[in-house]
Amino acid sequence: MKKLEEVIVEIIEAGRFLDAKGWVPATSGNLSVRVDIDKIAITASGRHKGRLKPEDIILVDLEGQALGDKKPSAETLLHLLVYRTFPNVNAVVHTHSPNATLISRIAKGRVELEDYELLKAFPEIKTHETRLSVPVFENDQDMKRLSEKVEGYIKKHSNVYGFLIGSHGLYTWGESMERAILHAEAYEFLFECEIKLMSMR
Ligand SMILES: CSCCC(=O)C(=O)COP(=O)(O)O
Ligand SMILES: [Zn+2]
Repeated sequence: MKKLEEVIVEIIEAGRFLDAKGWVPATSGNLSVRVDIDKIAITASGRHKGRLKPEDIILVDLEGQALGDKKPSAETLLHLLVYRTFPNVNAVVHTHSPNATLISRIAKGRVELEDYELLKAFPEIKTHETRLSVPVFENDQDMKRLSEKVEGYIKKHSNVYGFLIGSHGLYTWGESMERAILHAEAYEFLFECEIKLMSMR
């Protein structure tokens, strides 16, 4: 596992990258990294993700209790379900990009990504002859209820590398922050292609 100081730099740099792409407007989005077996470093609630400072990254346990008096992301439970489900995942990112938000409003329950070469950006996908489902969950301000719904889904399905929340945004993850960001980029490209395809039909 990495040192906390390294993790803090990684999260700050990832926040800047997502902001530069326009994927975390206003104070939206959140990022986290697994620090050790029972601790996650996550962005504090309400911070601008392109202008994070070291004190904006806080530690929580696997139940979401902050180890300190700062308030972790309001969506911490959505990160924790991913770490609980996938022991090899070490970073989670949540974006509010226009493409993710828009496709989550158009899609009926899920987005089906099929036949794209770029699907090979995701682990274990070796050919474009693949169909990758991205589930879309109805937005909910009750994070416990929403996280239980998402956890139920991803425990029952294989090849889940991300999910959408309706009119809200994308969650994706990876074995490192680099991989999580790469998955966010891949979903962005694929969502944009799908939105453009739909508008041509
Ligand atoms: C202004 S965006 C509304 C909250 C949200 O959806 C989000 O991603 C940011 O919440 P956080 O508590 O992590 O700042
Ligand atoms: Zn959000």
